[in-house]
Amino acid sequence: QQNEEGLYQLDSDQLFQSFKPDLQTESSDSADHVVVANDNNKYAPWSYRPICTDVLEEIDSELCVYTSTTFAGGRGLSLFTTPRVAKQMMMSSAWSTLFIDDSSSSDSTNSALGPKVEVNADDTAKWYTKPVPGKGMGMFAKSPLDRGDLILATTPILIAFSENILDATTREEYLRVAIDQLPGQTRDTYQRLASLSKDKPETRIQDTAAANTFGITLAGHFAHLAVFPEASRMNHDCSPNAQFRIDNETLTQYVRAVRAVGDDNKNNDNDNEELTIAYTSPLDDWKDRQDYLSRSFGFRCGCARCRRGQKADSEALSEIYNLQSSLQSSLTSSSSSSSSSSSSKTTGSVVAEVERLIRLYEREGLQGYMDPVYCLAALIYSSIGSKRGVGKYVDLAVEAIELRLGPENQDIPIWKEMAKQPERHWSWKRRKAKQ
Ligand SMILES: C[S@@+](CC[C@H](N)C(=O)[O-])C[C@H]1O[C@@H](n2cnc3c(N)ncnc32)[C@H](O)[C@@H]1O
Repeated sequence: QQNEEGLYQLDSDQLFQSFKPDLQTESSDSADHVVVANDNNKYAPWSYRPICTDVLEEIDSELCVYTSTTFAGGRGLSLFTTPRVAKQMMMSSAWSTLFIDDSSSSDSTNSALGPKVEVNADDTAKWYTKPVPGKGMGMFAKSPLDRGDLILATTPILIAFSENILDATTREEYLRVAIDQLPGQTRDTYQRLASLSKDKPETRIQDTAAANTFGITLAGHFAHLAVFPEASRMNHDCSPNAQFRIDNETLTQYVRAVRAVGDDNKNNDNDNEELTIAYTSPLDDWKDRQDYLSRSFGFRCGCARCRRGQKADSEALSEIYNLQSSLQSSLTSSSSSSSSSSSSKTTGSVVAEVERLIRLYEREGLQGYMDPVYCLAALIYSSIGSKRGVGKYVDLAVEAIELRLGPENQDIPIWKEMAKQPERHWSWKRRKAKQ
């Protein structure tokens, strides 16, 4: 999870981990420049000569602008990063598929989320944007959606090293080159995005990045900002009906519905509900959410959870946290230690607690964050020796992990194995003594 100002918080630390790069320090050695000579373009795969800052002491490297106008079928991509990171990105086999074959991605193969999807497809048949009172533009679905339905699968158009080293004027100069070098339509798309400050043309490009950026980690540990312009039109809600994740291999961002999205009966204009994502963890405390959103994105959240006020929101979250910790300790405390209050709970009461926890998540609109709860439920049912309960909740957990973290998540086979042979799991019948 990143906690950078102005970033959607997201967990993609594993980005490009397959390189196992040694990047403790950055070298400004010109051999690191991504300049591959060929007859047609001596900077290939980049479309222009990289333009670089001086070496920045803090990162022991320069930062350079790299643009490919052919990336992802001509959508284009500009990077503002170190030569080392650019080189590693260029050498990635997964990365190169987006230069060569942009038509599909590995998402969803053999997963509950359906067949392969087309990246950067013209998805305007599925959604549209329109002004939302008090929020600028927002995104709406053209027809009702079910949980797991794909809304967007897109590549970024700008990736920039997350730094606080350059002064705003210098940063703006480089980012302006990065945007100017993009293909015309992509550049126009960027320029139409919302900006954090409306009347400051001198910092417009970076203020636009700040309002629309998703945080990603490149080359193992370098925080970068990425702009995915379609998802940028989605406003925040603390009970979001959609969720994004970024595929570490292909840099593709997927946005899917996390619950049924239907007709919004509040309006008489035949619109479906507005599609929303969370810019910060919806499980954070009310005040932390409000502070983060106003500091980083310049708005006060007026979603249903926030509107009911700090006290009611904290009470709901406290009940969630208390149930979670009570259930967790009922798993870890030995069933034979009768002095432990949690182990003295009856089987019926732990089942009631876990079912209550699931209902609370649903009531709070946290359907995108169910995976840890379903995993806990699988363990609780295992602890009372219920094969049926384990099977039901492992299935739900796997689907929820795929939705939030992706079908390649390494925990999935472990949970599937547990469902196959629950008797061999450490949690099996841990509580059986207490009926
Ligand atoms: C990524 S953009 C979202 C789309 C934006 N509304 C637009 O017009 O393009 C982020 C900006 O949208 C606005 N915004 C997003 N969610 C909001 C919300 N729940 N309430 C009010 N404004 C919101 C804020 O101005 C924020 O800086």
